[in-house]
Amino acid sequence: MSLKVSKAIEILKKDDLLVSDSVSDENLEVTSISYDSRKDQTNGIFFCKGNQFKAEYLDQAIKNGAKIYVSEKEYSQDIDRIIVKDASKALALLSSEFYGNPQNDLYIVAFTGTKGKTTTSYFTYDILNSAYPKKVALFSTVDRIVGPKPSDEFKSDLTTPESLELFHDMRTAVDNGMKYLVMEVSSQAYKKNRVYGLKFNIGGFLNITPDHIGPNEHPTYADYLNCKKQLMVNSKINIINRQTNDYDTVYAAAKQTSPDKDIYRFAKNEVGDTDFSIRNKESNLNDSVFTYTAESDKAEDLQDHGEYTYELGLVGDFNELNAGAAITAAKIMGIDNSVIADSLKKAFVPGRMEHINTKNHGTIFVDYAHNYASMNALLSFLKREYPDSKIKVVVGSPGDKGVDRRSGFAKVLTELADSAILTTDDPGFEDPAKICKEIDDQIDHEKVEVKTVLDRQEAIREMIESSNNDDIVVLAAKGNDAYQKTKGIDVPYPSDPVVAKKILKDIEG
Ligand SMILES: CC(=O)N[C@H]1[C@@H](OP(=O)(O)OP(=O)(O)OC[C@H]2O[C@@H](n3ccc(=O)[nH]c3=O)[C@H](O)[C@@H]2O)O[C@H](CO)[C@@H](O)[C@@H]1O[C@H](C)C(=O)N[C@@H](C)C(=O)N[C@H](CCC(=O)O)C(=O)O
Ligand SMILES: Nc1ncnc2c1ncn2[C@@H]1O[C@H](COP(=O)(O)OP(=O)(O)OP(=O)(O)O)[C@@H](O)[C@H]1O
Repeated sequence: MSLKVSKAIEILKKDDLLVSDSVSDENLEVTSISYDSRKDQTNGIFFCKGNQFKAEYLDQAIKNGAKIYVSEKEYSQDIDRIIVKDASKALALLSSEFYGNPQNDLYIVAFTGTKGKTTTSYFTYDILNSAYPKKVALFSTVDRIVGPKPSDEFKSDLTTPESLELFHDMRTAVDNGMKYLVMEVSSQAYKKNRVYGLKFNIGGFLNITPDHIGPNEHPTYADYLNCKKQLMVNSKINIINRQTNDYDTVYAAAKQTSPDKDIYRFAKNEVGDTDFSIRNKESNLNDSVFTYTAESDKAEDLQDHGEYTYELGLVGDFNELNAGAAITAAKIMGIDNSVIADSLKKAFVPGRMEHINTKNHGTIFVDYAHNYASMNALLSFLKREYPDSKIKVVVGSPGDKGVDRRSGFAKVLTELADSAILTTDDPGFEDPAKICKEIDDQIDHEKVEVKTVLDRQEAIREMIESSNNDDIVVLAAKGNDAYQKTKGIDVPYPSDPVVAKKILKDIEG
């Protein structure tokens, strides 16, 4: 992979990002690209970007072999430099070019939403992978899959990677024969220009509720919405949840770049002015059955029989909505209905509504619900479906971020849980006991029985041991995370599903 400096300048000029350049050799062809001074930069282009950037990082990059740097200001005159209006936008455009614009060889389906991105991406990946085996890549919060071999699958660090890693991984996927990419696009991806300049074949908007608002993420809800809706502006074909908050704004964003015929809306139950509607037929502890009905001419063009019934191997009414988005994407892509139906029946998403049946300790759900909206959706669903069961929740809240999740958990536990054990979840630099106390202090103890057990494995053991067959045990907010982020270190943790299964083996054999 390489990039000629003259080409880099041409691209930056075309996008009106270039401020000035001090370049001695425009014919230089760099063969490495980086924004991290600690890495080898031999014959490389280095980007000075980010709020925490320090001049000494550039000195280190030069020592490590950087030949030219791109920056919003001049830090050093020792090597060639290109000064730009926005370094993160420049990083995205030049990473794309460096890796040979791999997006041009991929059909990209992307999803955004406060909740459901990972689940919907897995549903879509499973459907596409059944239709086109070994041809589909996945960039999700949980895993990144860049090829057909087990070694092409690895854990993600971010929901949407930094642009350089994004284009690098797309290149690998294309070189591994991938033709399709399903990916999650977070609001931060737009905020930090990680997907700047990228166009998507299909973009799906699932929902938006206040979240990710704070000093390190979005200053306001308006900023959060504005970032999220950019996926619609940058997608050729759009899929929109008709019942999302701020629907009009989201639809208007889609309309900026797509005609009405390329915008599909889906909704739950009886809602006018939609293209598809979802109606639940029945659900049990293992799956839910729902119909998906074409409500407009253009929807009927996609789905010739008007109405289909699907069985979804993942419970939760919100998952029917996620499935609706995946079904619509698959139909737009012309995938056979039997492939869609088979894939949804077998659906499994790591750490999302994973259920574990026990002999004598009720049913256990492991779910990634980690704010008020998702816990409310989850516990309301369980209460509705199992009105005679006690709902028992093990949950913690992370340190250093999302402080409002603590009051959210207190509220939702008070409203919907019968008992709860508060425990540790990614405490970061905060004291987990203090976090639990902050949740506990806001709970109405008249309505819900609460205790704190800081050791997460112990908390899960106590909850399972004290439950019987009428109970629903919910291990919430951590999904299948295999670490506890503690004081800057990812401390290994076996993951909630593994812990629960081990405890059951100990007590039930
Ligand atoms: C707030 C935010 O988005 N930060 C991201 C961003 O950081 P940044 O560009 O501001 O860079 P920085 O942290 O200020 O560091 C400055 C620069 O100095 C460089 N450096 C640093 C040290 C050194 O010795 N040498 C050196 O060159 C770094 O490589 C970096 O380029 O770019 C980094 C990669 O270049 C990301 O790792 C980092 O994500 C942080 C870790 C993060 O946790 N972000 C979260 C909030 C996030 O993005 N979450 C969303 C999901 C949210 C949702 O669910 O909707 C996601 O997409 O994952
Ligand atoms: N459509 C939905 N509406 C409301 N809640 C949902 C929806 N889909 C999933 N959830 C809940 O949110 C949790 C997280 O789901 P998922 O991981 O699919 O979302 P995400 O958008 O990727 O989340 P995050 O951005 O927090 O990583 C699930 O475990 C479930 O409890």
